[in-house]
This record gives sequence, C-alpha cells and structure tokens, in this order.
Amino acid sequence: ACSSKYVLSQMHPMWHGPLEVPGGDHQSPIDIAVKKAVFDSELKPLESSYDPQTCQQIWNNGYSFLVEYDDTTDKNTLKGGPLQDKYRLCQFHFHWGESNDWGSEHTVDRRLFPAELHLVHWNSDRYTLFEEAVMEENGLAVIGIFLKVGKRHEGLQKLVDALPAIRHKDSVVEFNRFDPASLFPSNIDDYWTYHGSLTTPPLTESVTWIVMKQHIEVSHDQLAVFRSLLFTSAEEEVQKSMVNNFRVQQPLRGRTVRSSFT
Ligand SMILES: NS(=O)(=O)c1ccc(C(=O)NCC(F)(F)F)cc1
Ligand SMILES: [Zn+2]
Repeated sequence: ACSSKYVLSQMHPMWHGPLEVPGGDHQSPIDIAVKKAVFDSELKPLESSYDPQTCQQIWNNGYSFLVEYDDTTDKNTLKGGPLQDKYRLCQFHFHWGESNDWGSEHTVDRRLFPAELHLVHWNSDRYTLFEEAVMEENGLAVIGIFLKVGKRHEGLQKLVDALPAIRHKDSVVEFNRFDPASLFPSNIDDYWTYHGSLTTPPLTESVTWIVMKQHIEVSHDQLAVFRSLLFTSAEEEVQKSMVNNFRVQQPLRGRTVRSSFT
C-alpha cells in the first residue's frame, strides 16, 4: 500500500505548526471563497470504481487513522472531473477537532466543519509507485469530504467499531472489506478543485484537490470515538488524545478555485 511505515512516521504526531515550506505558494488546505470560485463547464463528473475486497488494513500512524487499499493493480480507480489521467486509491483518513466546532482542514467561506475525510489517489498512468507520484505536480488526487454532526452514518460504523483496536500509534488491525464509496455524499458532481499540497510533511505540492460541496452526516457518538484514539504509542507514559490533527488554512497566492457547478 501507499504508506510505508518509515515514510509516514516522518509526520511528527504532535506536528501542528504552520510549517512554512520555503517558496511554497501552492499550499493546502485553503479557505474556499464560494463567490470567487470560477465555474468551469469543461469539468466532467468524477468517475470512481472501487473494489471493497481490496481493503487491507486500518492503522493508527500517530497522526490520523488510515484505511489502506491494495494499490498494486488498477482495482480502485478515479478519473474524470479535473483529472487528465487515471489515479489509484491508496488510502483514506480523516482530520478532526477536540470539539464539534472545528476540525476540518478546508473551510467554505471561513466555515469550519467538525471533521474532513481525505481519499488519497496517485497517478498510475504516469508513475509506478505512490512514493514517486508524491513528488510530482500531477502525482496525486485527493477527494475532500466534509463531515457534519447529525444522524448516524451506517457505512462509517464499521470503521468506528474497529478504532478501539488501534488506539495507540503504530497499531494495525486487519480490515478486509470496506467500500470507500459508502462514505460519498449523494451528490459527487458538485465540487471545487484547485492545485495544492499534502497538508502534512513533506507538504509536497503534488495534489489536485477535489473538495465536495455536499457534506456527509455522522453522529456525535461516532465522532467521539475518533477522539478516543491516541497520538502516542503504548510504551509512552503520557497518553495524548488524537484531536485537532488538522493544518491551518494557507494563503491562496493567486490561485483560482474552479467549481463544477454554478
Ligand atoms: N492530508 S493529505 O494532504 O490528504 C495527505 C495525504 C497523504 C500523505 C502521505 O501519504 N504522506 C506520506 C508521504 F507522502 F510519503 F510523505 C500526507 C498527507
Ligand atoms: Zn488529510
């Protein structure tokens, strides 16, 4: 899968600072100013095709929890939308706050959501490994979906039930059937798209962001289980709750956000 341990653990778990990337002017996340987004009629609908059987594991990497997929074949693909090539899903993960008042990375007209889901894909038309693609401008495509607190999300519950088994950093549990599309909102044709970066180190500017306009709803109790995870490993004396694992919004630096809808 796409997150070899040594590489991911580069993300210092307590990293929160607005670590500036020297000369980085395509950084993420950003605030999406709805009125300033430019409608682009050339933007096509997104086409995703995921195989739930290729789900491999769910693990706590000390920054978030990741659900990883077998990305050695073209079983989980994303194309269309703003994308010229075909991209492979390697993992999805979330960012959330210590309270329901904040937690998302992107904002919409400065509005914060309690959490945000990221489905991470890499360009398998041009590269053979995720690690290669992560360094290239057109290497990655990440779908961002906002979470709001409301009714219980039946699809999410299977993930939530697995979280107590991975409370500590570096804990892994086998997870062998999950359909990522079960976390999509009903409308995936309305989205904003812009060029940006990973929101954690190495912050490489290799991401075509596709942020859904429609959020999904999860229950307060489901989000509370996210907050029961720990940044720290089992050996560490002081246990730290895994909350507020989001990066602050970054300057737009002249970029245009396009919308697929008017
Ligand atoms: N939050 S985000 O922007 O979707 C995001 C997605 C993926 C990674 C990631 O794989 N980092 C490990 C790498 F690439 F090897 F350094 C980091 C952040
Ligand atoms: Zn993320």
